Amino acid sequence: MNTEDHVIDVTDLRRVYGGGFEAVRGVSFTVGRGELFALLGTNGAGKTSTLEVLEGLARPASGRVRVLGHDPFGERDAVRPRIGVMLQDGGFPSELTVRETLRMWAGCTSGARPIGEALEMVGLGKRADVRVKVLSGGEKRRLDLALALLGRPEVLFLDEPTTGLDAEGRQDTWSLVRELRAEGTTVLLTTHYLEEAEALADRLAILHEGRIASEGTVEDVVSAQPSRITFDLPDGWFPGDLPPLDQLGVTGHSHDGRTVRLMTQNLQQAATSLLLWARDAGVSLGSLDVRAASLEEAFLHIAREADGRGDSATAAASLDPRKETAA
Ligand SMILES: Nc1ncnc2c1ncn2[C@@H]1O[C@H](COP(=O)(O)OP(=O)(O)OP(=O)(O)O)[C@@H](O)[C@H]1O
Repeated sequence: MNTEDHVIDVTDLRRVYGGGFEAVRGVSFTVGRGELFALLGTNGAGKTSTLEVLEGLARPASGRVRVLGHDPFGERDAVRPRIGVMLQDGGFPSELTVRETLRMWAGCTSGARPIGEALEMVGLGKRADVRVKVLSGGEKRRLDLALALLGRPEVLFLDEPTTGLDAEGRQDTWSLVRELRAEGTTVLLTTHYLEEAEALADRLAILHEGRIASEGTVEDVVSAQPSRITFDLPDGWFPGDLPPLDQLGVTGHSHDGRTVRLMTQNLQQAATSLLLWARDAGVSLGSLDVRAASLEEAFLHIAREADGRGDSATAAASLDPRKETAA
């Protein structure tokens, strides 16, 4: 992709709060025009801190940030009219109605959509004359989204857009975000819902303690994780009776008694080799579970590694014959 196509360009971003706490510690990524990029991460990983810099709400401690080719903080006037921002908490005057809130916002927005159109887009058409203070949590998120969409933004920043929405509301928001992206809107969203990133993101980054721990398409991030096969050996059989692990295409293993856990980058080969061996040896594998790596596993792996609770599977080697304790 050409660098001019990078609608968002972040290089070695650092953000430090008063007291010296470094919440963002050298983050770099780019987002192309019309792309949807998701920032994932554990609580406190630095997602909102990063987003706020891109939205022009905070100045980076160091690093370079460009949105639509401009510094969002230093050149706010050039960037702000072209972006839409949905914060985690919009904080609107609660006495105004939904329509009045949008009208107030439209007054500060050039080229705003008709208010009715924005309300219909987010499914609040029937709630236009209700005061903001009586909206449900999910309806408030929809109002936040309507406000972010009002100015027909080229770039949309969505901070946890579906938190508090019911299943239907979440699906509605996903459909809307997909439509906007199909029309060419660039979207950067943060989310705690891994299925949201899987459903929507062209690319994603998993942040942990202010750093990007993994980045790429869902496939890229997942394929860095091994798949897993677990099973119980029958009485009289021990992990050491299995064929050599490299013959099975296995890259790591652990076992607890007769429960064996194999890790592999080639699930088809490993599963086929294991099942052929079991058939030929007349062994019945109990509770057999063959599981491809998932985004959830990649996410948990990153969080656990960083907490020093990494996977205990050891590198491929032969399993110690007759040994019944965990490897
Ligand atoms: N104003 C602030 N002053 C000091 N520290 C802050 C401030 N805002 C955030 N932090 C800290 O910075 C770190 C990153 O916070 P941030 O809100 O960016 O994380 P996040 O990934 O968005 O988390 P969450 O998923 O919980 O929303 C946290 O440790 C948080 O406590």
